Amino acid sequence: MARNRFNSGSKQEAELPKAKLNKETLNKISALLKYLKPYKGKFIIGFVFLLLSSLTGLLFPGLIKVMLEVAQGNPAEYGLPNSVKLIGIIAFSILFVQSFVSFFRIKLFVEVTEKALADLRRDTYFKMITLPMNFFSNRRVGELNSRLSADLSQIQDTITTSFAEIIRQTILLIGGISFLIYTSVQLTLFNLSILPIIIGCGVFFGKKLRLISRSAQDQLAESNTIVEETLQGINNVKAFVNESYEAGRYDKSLRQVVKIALRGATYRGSFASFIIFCLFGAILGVMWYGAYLVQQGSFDISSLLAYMLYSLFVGAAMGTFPDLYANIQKAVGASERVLEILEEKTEDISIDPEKNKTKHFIKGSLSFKGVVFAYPSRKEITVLKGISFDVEAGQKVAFVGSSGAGKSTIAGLILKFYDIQKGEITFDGINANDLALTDIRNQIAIVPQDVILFGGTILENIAYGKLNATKEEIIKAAEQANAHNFIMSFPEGYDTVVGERGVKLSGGQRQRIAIARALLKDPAILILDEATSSLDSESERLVQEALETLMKGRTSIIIAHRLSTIREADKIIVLDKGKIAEEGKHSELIQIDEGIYKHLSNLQFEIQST
Ligand SMILES: Nc1ncnc2c1ncn2[C@@H]1O[C@H](COP(=O)(O)OP(=O)(O)OP(=O)(O)O)[C@@H](O)[C@H]1O
Repeated sequence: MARNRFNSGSKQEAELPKAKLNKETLNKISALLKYLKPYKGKFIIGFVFLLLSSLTGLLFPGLIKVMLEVAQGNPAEYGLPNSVKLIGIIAFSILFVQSFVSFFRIKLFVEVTEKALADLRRDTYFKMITLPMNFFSNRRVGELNSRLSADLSQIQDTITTSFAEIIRQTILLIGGISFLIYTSVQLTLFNLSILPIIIGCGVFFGKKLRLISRSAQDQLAESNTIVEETLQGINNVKAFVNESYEAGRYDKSLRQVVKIALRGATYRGSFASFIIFCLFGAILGVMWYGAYLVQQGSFDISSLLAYMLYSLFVGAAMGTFPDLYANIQKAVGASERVLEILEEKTEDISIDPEKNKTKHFIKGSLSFKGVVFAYPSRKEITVLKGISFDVEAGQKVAFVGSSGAGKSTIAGLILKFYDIQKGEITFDGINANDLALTDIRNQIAIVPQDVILFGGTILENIAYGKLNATKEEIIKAAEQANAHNFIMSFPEGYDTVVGERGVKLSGGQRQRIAIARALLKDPAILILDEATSSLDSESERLVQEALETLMKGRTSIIIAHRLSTIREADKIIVLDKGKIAEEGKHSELIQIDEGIYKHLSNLQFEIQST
């Protein structure tokens, strides 16, 4: 009953759904057995130890029985010596062997599962990050994360603990019942007649308790969400002076938790008193009936004691089965979800970096020919409706248009994040589908709108653009990106830790790190997704300067939000609702009466001059 903790908040356990156990599901998950294969030898030894420790456990009641018989002056059975002292020594020796074997069994099982699970985790993770973008748009990050943590932990727990327990308890159950029958058929029949009542009540209470425990955990999870939301948006809470409102919201939710937990307590209390009554009642009943049989002369005291010990084994084994079964069901469910990921089709990226090296170098010319595209997650909405444009190698081409026009979508398609439905995208005249995915992505760098830095040092973050870069190369890239000075202003320089647990960099600083990263990658094609939030003028100048250095000599695709930065572009493409509305140089587009570009340009000019 230890699992029914009402306020434990162990949401993870409660959330894992159970799967039906049948031949089909078991067959399916047997695919995961290959992860145990490399450790087969150790697993088998562990398994033999497990059998040994369970079987030796069954010997004790029998040994105790013979020991008592010898003590009473009767001859020893089963070839044991006629000496209490010697039988005691044998019992202790067996106990020693059992403890010794149990130690190694646990050690071996943990080693095998830890290693197998690490392999499985590694494969699942690699599989996950090489899945196409579409997979991620349909799922939440939290959900994917829980596959790696909760689901795989459940599988691990089950293999190390539940699997071993099932084997152990089954041996104890079958062995125990056989010994019970062997010791006294009459008593066993008596015992079995009261068993169904206890089991029936146990199942009823167990179900009720589980339901209540689940709803208490759900409620607790809900109140935890309030805490999470409040802490995440703490500046909003403070700015609106809504502290007391939030505290009230949390308090209300907590009251609900307590209410449900109290309801559970009633069931728990009645269950406990029922179990105490039944358990001791059963022991008392057996003793009573056993004593009666002893009195009649058809049974002796030592056999009654052995009988009691075996029935405790059987009772304990029966009690553990529902939990073990539920655990196995959860593990099967978890395995199915993990397998789902392992069976997904991934992008053509290898885990071996050598195989990902560029095989075909491109100069940087790029064309879209009648490209039609809808996101796989929203097939009904065509985002790009027949887009055609050409970019020559080394040109600077800017895309402008209102929000949602499809600018970022074009950037994503250049990187081949998605497959297009119609038309063709070519690099140096070669269809993108005829180039290796790594050839395309290796030769394109993107400086995104919102630069996310990984937890690690600044040095590592810049090196993300070229993992084998030397420190000199990194510093040179940072200098060209106007980042060196601000990096050196930190006491730890390039070793300053950034990201969630480190120093927070300003938007402009993060962009310059991203520019340094891109410089290090030295791509043929560059995609700049201009930041929407404007930087202060000094920062803007530094970023702009760095961008100019970066763009020199490469094809640059600029997703522009501020038109002032793209006046010099070789071509400006104006997108409107997934189509190209205007195309030309700034000086040409500004001439078009009632043109979108002219309108946008005027708007921005007005905003700037107010
Ligand atoms: N992953 C996605 N799944 C489904 N639809 C998407 C996805 N990303 C974008 N869209 C939709 O595609 C359309 C074009 O979006 P896109 O991001 O390309 O526009 P944008 O011109 O870059 O806008 P902004 O200037 O605001 O960044 C929008 O209607 C958007 O809702």
